[in-house]
Amino acid sequence: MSAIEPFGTRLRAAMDTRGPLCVGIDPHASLLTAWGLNDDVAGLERFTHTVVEALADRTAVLKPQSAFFERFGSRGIAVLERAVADARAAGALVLMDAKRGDIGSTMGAYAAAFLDKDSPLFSDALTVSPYLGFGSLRPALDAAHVSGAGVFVLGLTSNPEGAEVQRATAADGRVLAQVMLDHIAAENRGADPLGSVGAVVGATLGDAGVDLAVNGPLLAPGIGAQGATPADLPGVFGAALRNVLPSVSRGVLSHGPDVNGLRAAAARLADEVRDAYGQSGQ
Ligand SMILES: O=C(O)c1cc(=O)[nH]c(=O)n1[C@@H]1O[C@H](COP(=O)(O)O)[C@@H](O)[C@H]1O
Repeated sequence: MSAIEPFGTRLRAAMDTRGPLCVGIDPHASLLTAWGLNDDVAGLERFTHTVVEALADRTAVLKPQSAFFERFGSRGIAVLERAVADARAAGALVLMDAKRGDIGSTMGAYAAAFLDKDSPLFSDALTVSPYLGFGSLRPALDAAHVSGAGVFVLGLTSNPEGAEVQRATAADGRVLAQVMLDHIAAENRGADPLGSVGAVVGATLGDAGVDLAVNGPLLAPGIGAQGATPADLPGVFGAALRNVLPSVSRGVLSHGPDVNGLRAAAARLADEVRDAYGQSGQ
């Protein structure tokens, strides 16, 4: 057993030293074209390598979106494996955005793919969907605990369609997203300085309208291309702001292929996040 620190501890340190920002690696076909690359494996590889080179030594978290690699089959996955290894070697935490969710026995296989230290795709954390029931995530939660990794559980997603499921009333009268947040809080109870089970709560929501005191990180996608800005974060997250990890993909990636353009875009956003947090007194 290595003495790797829990994900929550490592994330707190990374957010405090590098600033609270997660940049997504989402190689859309349109971005490859805009960067003057072909929409093929060579283009994918160059794009991904450039983002990692530009940001992995200074950004707290990089979040590759698995779908954009899977679309190229095994060669795309090979690019993803390399990106995970290179980004981690440069000091970034890697959050694999694969949004896995299935019955528990299959969840165990997803955990083996992404949360087992011996897997080629081992990542510092993984996004998962709890909407087959929070308990179905147990194998992933257990695997993450063993390997010092994290799990980010979808709560209230940034897309407008999410509300019909996530804000529905559960059998006991709570909003369904609140049920999931309460489960997350139970997983993180007693963790210090931060639990390793995060929640995903969109920055686009206006006022989340749920109790976000989960003692874990709150991934906030939706900044940039989906219309939210760092200035929206205090309104959405209120007292939980200190644990928020704002996430941006196209809003940074559209500033490539120049490495300095990517760095400047990420730095600007990090400054805006700090300003927003500062103004709210957190
Ligand atoms: O888990 C996520 O990261 C996620 C959750 C969510 O509620 N909304 C959301 O947009 N995402 C992901 O965050 C990224 C957003 O990309 P941009 O809209 O380009 O910043 C995509 O990879 C989405 O899959």
